[in-house]
Amino acid sequence: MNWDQLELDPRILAAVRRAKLKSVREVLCVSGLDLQRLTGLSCSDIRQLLTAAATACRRHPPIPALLLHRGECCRLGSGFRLSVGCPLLDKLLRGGLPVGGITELSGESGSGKTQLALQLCLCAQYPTQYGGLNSGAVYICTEDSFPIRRLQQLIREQPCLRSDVPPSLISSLQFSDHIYIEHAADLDSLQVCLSRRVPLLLARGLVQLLVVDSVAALFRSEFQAADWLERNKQLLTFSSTLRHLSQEFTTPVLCINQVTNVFSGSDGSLGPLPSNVTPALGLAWANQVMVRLMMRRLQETVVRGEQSSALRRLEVVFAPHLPREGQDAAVWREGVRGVST
Ligand SMILES: Nc1ncnc2c1ncn2[C@@H]1O[C@H](COP(=O)(O)OP(=O)(O)OP(=O)(O)O)[C@@H](O)[C@H]1O
Repeated sequence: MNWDQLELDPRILAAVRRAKLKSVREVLCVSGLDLQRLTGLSCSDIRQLLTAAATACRRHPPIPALLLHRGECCRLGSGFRLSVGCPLLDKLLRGGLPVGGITELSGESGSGKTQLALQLCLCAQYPTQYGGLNSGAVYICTEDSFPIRRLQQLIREQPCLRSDVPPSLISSLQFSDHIYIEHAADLDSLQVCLSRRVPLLLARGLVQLLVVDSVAALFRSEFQAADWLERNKQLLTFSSTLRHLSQEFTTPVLCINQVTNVFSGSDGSLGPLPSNVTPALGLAWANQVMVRLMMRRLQETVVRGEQSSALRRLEVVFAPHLPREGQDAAVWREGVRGVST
């Protein structure tokens, strides 16, 4: 990319040339103050320069983050969100999972993370007017085997979960043909999968949702506590690959994460409190996540006809476009559904 491609005042371009900055990208690697010193330009000139350089370096139009706040993009079928397949949970998420960023779903074992991830793999296959993405999903298992029987049950029960979709449309979708299952037992195979197979599936339009179940497993098993620096480096490589894929293909990325106990006393002597848990992998990972959701399993039980389920609560921990709210939910034969209280 050369300087003439930047839509800038010739005076600014001349100053940049005089400063002998080698490339447009280099502009983005220098602080605003240094740019001012090197070019002798004013603060507002530097702002224009940085905006033009950032726009030129962006290969795809940005996800209209501000639009996420507006009504038109919060509707199902807007193409900016992937519906979870349940009106109450979609309401919590203002339409569903955003495309173009990493959504983390953390929670204790048995809280229902995998159930929700499987449900999303089916939701992705619906046309956009039903909150889907009209495409398949790739599901990377790092720890457990893929729950194929449960997926088959969820497929059979789709007419019950998706009463908003015409039954003829549901029966025309070959759900299981559009879920690509990958197994990555170590970090090397995960990186190969993310750098070779997943981009191919995305580029061919075969999938539009990426699920990693789970991120913590590999990073916990491959590194000792003393290797934290190396672990953080690997985490950043992994997360930047995910973010790149998400932005390049405008695809939602769902990462399932485990939780660790938070100790109540400063010396940890009191031991963990039952509900005091925090997502695993610490700040290095948290900084890469756009939306953090937490699924909690509560003490109560909900009964529906002959079925009963432990009550869950899906909570928004942080998200640029969502308030910190939660929604009670339960796992039924047909999937995860909000429970109105
Ligand atoms: N067919 C089903 N009908 C009703 N509920 C089910 C069904 N299958 C699973 N569940 C519920 O989902 C729970 C398991 O959820 P899930 O596998 O998503 O947990 P998880 O949060 O992914 O846990 P882990 O971190 O151990 O993988 C079960 O304990 C059960 O309550």
